[in-house]
Amino acid sequence: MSKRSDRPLRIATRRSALALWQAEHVAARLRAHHPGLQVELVAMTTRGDQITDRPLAAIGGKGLFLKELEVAMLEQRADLAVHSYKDVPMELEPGFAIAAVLERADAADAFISNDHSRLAQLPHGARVGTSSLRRQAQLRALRPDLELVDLRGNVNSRLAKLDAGDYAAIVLACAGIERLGFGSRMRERLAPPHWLPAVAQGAIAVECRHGDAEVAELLRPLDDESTHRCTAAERAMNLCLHGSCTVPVAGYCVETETGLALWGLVGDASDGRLIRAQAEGPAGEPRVLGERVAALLREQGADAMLGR
Ligand SMILES: NCc1[nH]cc(CCC(=O)O)c1CC(=O)O
Repeated sequence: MSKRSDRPLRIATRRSALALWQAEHVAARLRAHHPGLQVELVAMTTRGDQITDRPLAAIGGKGLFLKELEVAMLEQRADLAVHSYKDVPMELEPGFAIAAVLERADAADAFISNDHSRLAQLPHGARVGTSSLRRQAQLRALRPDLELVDLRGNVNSRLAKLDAGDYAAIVLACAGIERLGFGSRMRERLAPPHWLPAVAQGAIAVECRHGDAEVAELLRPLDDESTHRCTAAERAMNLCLHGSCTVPVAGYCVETETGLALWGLVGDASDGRLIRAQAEGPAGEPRVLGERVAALLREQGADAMLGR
């Protein structure tokens, strides 16, 4: 019996269907590893969820999805928070730590359409919905003729807007649509290394108060070392490029037989120019590899492309 059996462990989560799925998933994993442990969800709405009519870049970026959950942890209303790792800023607020990164789902993006089976088969000038500058840059590179239109909101509402006929196609993460049971709506996998996902896409991160040894210990068995290393390399690259969700940066790292291989990309959403780099390094030094790929992107002009 866990010594916590008198007090439930409370998981702070956003209320979107995907966030609730991910929080329930972490709760189930915790119960499986710690029989007798009581686990509860504390669902809340964040500013990032409330404001859906403007691009994230214009309203303050990804931290908006974490703030309320972090306040709940500071006020002892929750013990941990579950996030899509790709929505977690490169630098956490002081006083918090990522205690576990769960095994990654499919990291790729998906092309979704009701009438067209491939990106290459979209008619000239077709409307594609995505607010992600990273997705816009890669779409422009492949199909400069497309009309790219802003599309924010959670996974379910984006699919609803597609079904309402507002767009010929949209691009979403495979991980999100599969978790919500919409995997059959994927028409084409936009796969790395040709098409690169957001840094840490497909991985779930669990955040807790820095120094909360009891919660960190409970979370330890949920951590997947390989995913943790790969996402560390991707995030180090992004941090080096001063990346956030507001700039078109993409990255994907895998473990190979000899270590880690990391692909990085910086793009221009207005004209579809892409800068790419790839490097390999030892498994024990993901951050060094991330910094190396960032430096390779810089040598090719990444800073100018990111507007600095
Ligand atoms: N930007 C929102 C977001 N954050 C995480 C996912 C998908 C799940 C994941 O990548 O882990 C999504 C939806 C999407 O981009 O399609």
